[in-house]
Amino acid sequence: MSTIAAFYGGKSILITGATGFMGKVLMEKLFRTSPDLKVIYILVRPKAGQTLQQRVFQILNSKLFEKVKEICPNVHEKIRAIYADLNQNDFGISKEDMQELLSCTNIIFHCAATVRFDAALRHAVQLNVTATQQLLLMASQMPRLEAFIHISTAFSNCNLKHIDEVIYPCPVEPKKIIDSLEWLDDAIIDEITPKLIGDRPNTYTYTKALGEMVVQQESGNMNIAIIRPSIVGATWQEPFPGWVDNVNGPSGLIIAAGKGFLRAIKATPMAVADLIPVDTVVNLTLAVGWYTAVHRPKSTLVYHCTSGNLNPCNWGKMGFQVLATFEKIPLERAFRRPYANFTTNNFTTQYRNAVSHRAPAIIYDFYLRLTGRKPRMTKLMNRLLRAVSMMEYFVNRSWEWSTYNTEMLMSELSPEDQRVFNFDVRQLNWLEYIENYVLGIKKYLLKEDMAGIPEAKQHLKRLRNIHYLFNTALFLIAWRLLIARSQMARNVWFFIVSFCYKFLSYFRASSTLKV
Ligand SMILES: CCCCCCCCCCCCCCCC(=O)SCCNC(=O)CCNC(=O)[C@H](O)C(C)(C)COP(=O)(O)OP(=O)(O)OC[C@H]1O[C@@H](n2cnc3c(N)ncnc32)[C@H](O)[C@@H]1OP(=O)(O)O
Ligand SMILES: NC(=O)C1=CN([C@@H]2O[C@H](COP(=O)(O)OP(=O)(O)OC[C@H]3O[C@@H](n4cnc5c(N)ncnc54)[C@H](OP(=O)(O)O)[C@@H]3O)[C@@H](O)[C@H]2O)C=CC1
Repeated sequence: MSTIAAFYGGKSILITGATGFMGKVLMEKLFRTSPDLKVIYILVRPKAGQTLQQRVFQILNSKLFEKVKEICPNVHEKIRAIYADLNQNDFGISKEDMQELLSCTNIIFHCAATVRFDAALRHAVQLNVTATQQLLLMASQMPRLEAFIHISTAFSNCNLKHIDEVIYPCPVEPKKIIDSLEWLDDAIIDEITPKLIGDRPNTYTYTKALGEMVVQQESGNMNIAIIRPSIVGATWQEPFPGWVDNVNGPSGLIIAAGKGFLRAIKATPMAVADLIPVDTVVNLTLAVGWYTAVHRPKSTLVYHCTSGNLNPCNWGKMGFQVLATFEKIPLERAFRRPYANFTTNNFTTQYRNAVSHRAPAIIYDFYLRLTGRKPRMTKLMNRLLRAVSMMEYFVNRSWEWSTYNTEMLMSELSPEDQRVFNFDVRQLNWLEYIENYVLGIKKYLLKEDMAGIPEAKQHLKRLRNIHYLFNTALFLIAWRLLIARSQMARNVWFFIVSFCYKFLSYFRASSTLKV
């Protein structure tokens, strides 16, 4: 029997961000391995016209929860969705709900955050810093609390090259930032944001670093741990390979490449692609929850959940494998054939953006206009290129993350726990993982039918023919214009034509002789 699974039995667990990518996988694993847990409280807000109940219903009825429903048929009775908006004071939680949470919670997993790179500083601070502070305040009033696990990111200190499993101080105290945002107006905040974030690339990484400082400052005598995952990707093994349901990080760019929108990217092929499967992050998170509650380390431990130092894969290899998978399993209705050129040169990037991205979009929009439809490709391309530009920072650098605490924890686990809560990324076969990831994007995210693969392949063949035809026509037009203007071009043209004619005559003569 797994010690960790047994530990969560009978427990009341509070999860923030349970409707997010990582939160869903965390809930799924908890129910599957510890079906006898008491309750999972999830803090949820209504969204996109759906009530809390509808959102929970949708999650439980998704493919991800199929296995759970077999193992734990009463799973819906064990989820208690509590209305909460992390942007509000006290999260807008009702008195009764708050009372229940304070008196019953044993473990907290704090996953909620804004992960957008372009979030306004005020919004990012509210979610990633102030909400963390408020949750810690709540946690400090929970008599039965055994552990508080905070999910941060390995990039919270991406301004450093070598990152240890420690909390680094920020130049400005989180409290000072929170206070000043209360009275500064938005225009001034926008102006000072670049100065505040300094050598970090965005408000996300900056506010996640501030969030860690808050955790350290407000930890009191609680048992707290911080997990820092790198770039979280589709599931590796559990509950099945390749599950993913959002376009964050690499997933969006893989789709864009597969659909033929994204043909070139400014990326360093040899830079480490520090991807980590979401189920690996969840396994580590649950193991840390157990260790922190049972062993009660004296200080707040930080755990890096990264792959680069144990089992590195680079962007070149990843891109190659993504394209190789699209050869076998193409996406439906591609705009162009999948192709990805990685370049580190600014000029080449600009050139590629103009020729391979913007020009085809403009031509396609022209075609849409001609056929009486609304043009949309240029707008879509601009958004895509903006998203790509925000990822550039992460695909042109490599970081070294030390993993002493993570390795120490692995050695503390029994062989059974190492199997059930496997976070040993050395066992990951990248080629297999990337293939499953791409397949998962097609099946679970885009919901494309596997039966459509032959038609998708036919479509790519048609695109290839159109491509050849287009290039030939372009070449002939250019050549015709050149001939009309230059004597030299005319000479070359006549030389080629007479050479071909002579060659054909010789070929015909020699074949007649043989007969
Ligand atoms: C051969 C191939 C090799 C591949 C090679 C991969 C390299 C890939 C390296 C990643 C490296 C990250 C490393 C971070 C590690 C963390 O810790 S961060 C956690 C992850 N967070 C993120 O990834 C958030 C990034 N996303 C954002 O910040 C925002 O979505 C953006 C990019 C600023 C766009 O904002 P926006 O214009 O307001 O648009 P938004 O409403 O979010 O989406 C607009 C459209 O863009 C699409 N979109 C959103 N995100 C993306 C995306 N990442 N990509 C493409 N499209 C996207 C949406 O689907 C949407 O389409 P429509 O629904 O409108 O049709
Ligand atoms: N994805 C990645 O590559 C990485 C993620 N991380 C960290 O992992 C954690 C989880 O990330 P991930 O699952 O990918 O993120 P998602 O964006 O998928 O999920 C974010 C979650 O936070 C919730 N949330 C956001 N704002 C509010 C709010 N105002 N009130 C209540 N809930 C809110 C969202 O709820 P709703 O559904 O209502 O929007 C959602 O459940 C984050 O802390 C992130 O920083 C770290 C490294 C990499």
